[in-house]
Amino acid sequence: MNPAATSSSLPEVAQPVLDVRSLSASYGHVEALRSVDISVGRGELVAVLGPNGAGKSTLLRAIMGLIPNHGEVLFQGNALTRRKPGAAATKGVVLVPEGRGIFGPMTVLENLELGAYSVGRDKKEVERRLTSVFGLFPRLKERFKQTAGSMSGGEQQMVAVGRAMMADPKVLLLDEPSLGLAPRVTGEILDTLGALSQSGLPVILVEQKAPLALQLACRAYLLSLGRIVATINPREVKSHDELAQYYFA
Ligand SMILES: Nc1ncnc2c1ncn2[C@@H]1O[C@H](COP(=O)(O)OP(=O)(O)OP(=O)(O)O)[C@@H](O)[C@H]1O
Repeated sequence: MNPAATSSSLPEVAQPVLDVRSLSASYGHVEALRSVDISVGRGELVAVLGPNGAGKSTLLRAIMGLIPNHGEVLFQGNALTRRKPGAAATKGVVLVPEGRGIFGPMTVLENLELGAYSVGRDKKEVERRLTSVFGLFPRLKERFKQTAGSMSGGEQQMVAVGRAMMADPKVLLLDEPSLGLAPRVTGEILDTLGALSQSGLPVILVEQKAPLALQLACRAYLLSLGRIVATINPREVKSHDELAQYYFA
């Protein structure tokens, strides 16, 4: 880690809801994540930035316990036991994966309902959550009978975020939600994420489009070769060139 690369005046960090400590993960001999520390608190949106292959997706997968890992992930101060798949999800840590992971042949409504599987047969609660998701993304209400696979890329991303919100997340993780999307729809989705974090939901946003993420984030972590090489106060980044120095440090 380059100590000079940490912003001098980072805003006060909120009490962490999710606190990741010394998290490491490997694929065979490839050390993809090396002792990473990040945290997110109530009402915070933090960005994880970095070039291709930096380890951003690996970080999210390791937090979710989807790949073998070492280190600690604390949820509201308590270690998630043994970091097994499902441990984070059970606590309400929900991942919107890269590529969205929606079910194309199923309708928008069916995809959304899948997100609320833990609610069981409580139809009223499912309805309440649906109303809330339709409030976030009115387009999904208009198209609820349409198969998800026939929606545009941006609409499919709305389905993916909407399905995550149906789980009533306590922490939301997103892996490159803007991938392949036009700027207008990207803006719409990122604005929604900003509003969700302002309403209290802690959000960790992995994003290649650094300038967009920095507009929303209260803090940005820069990953390179599996390590955090800088923790940045987005208000202090004056130009994209300035950010590039971290990418190539
Ligand atoms: N299943 C895998 N098997 C072996 N190596 C992998 C696997 N997945 C990722 N890697 C390697 O781990 C490193 C980190 O990959 P990761 O996908 O986490 O990066 P990333 O920052 O998300 O990249 P991108 O922005 O391109 O999605 C890379 O060197 C990658 O080649």
